[in-house]
Amino acid sequence: MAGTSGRTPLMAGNWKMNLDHLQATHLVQKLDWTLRDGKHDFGAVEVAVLPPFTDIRSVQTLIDGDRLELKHGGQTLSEHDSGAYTGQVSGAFLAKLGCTYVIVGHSECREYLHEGDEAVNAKLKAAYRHSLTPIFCVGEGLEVRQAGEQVEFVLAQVEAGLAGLPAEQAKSIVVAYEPIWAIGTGEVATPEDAQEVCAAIRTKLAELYSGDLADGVRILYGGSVKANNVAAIMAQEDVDGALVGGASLDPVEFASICRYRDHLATS
Ligand SMILES: O=C(CO)COP(=O)(O)O
Repeated sequence: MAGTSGRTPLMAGNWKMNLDHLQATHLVQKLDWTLRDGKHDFGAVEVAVLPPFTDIRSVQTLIDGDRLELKHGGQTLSEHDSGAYTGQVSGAFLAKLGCTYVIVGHSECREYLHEGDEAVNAKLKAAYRHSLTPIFCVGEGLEVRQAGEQVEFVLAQVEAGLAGLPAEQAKSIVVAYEPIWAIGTGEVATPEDAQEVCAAIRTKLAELYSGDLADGVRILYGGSVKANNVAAIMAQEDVDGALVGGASLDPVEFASICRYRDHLATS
């Protein structure tokens, strides 16, 4: 069971390109209020929001001003630190905005922005240069899954992404397994599907670094996670949280996902 492993579960809401900065403030307020109302233990299950860049300053101001226990972060970053890279955002700027996390290698960036494994690797290194914790996304498409090659495909992404990353950095990484066929489709992977790949990722980390390091790394599942399916996914040994898209835009639903232990207690 996640939670008996010593790894603190993380529920991270990837808002994607949704909500302007005013809507962001409302959502964060309502999310915080809902969690507090349920007496959420933020030390036991960490909660993070990952808004669009234009919202981050407002979210930071609210979190800092009201001393909320929510964490926040960005959805991507540049592999460069500064300079003539029109349209890109430096990890240094995210760090200045109090970001804890940054997503790296989301399948939507891999697909629409043509980010390959090399760029993902460079972005992971950039995140560490600015003391940001990457949420490193990997996952196979439908054809790979239908061919039964999901484990080898994902492990190749893991290995390429982590190339040259020292253990002192890799030990704090968060890996998110997001099968592309389950993103935004309502087609959630079965708990066993999630466990199979998450366990293989942990074994790969042990091989690349050490068993101790692999035991400490949090591995999230993402893809159509909702309040009504999260508990079964979180019951898997190697799943330490969720990267939530659509359902994180509804503060009551997302709060319920963060409080998945309540579902266990009542089911
Ligand atoms: O891509 C995702 C999170 O990064 C998953 O999105 P959905 O939860 O909307 O399927």
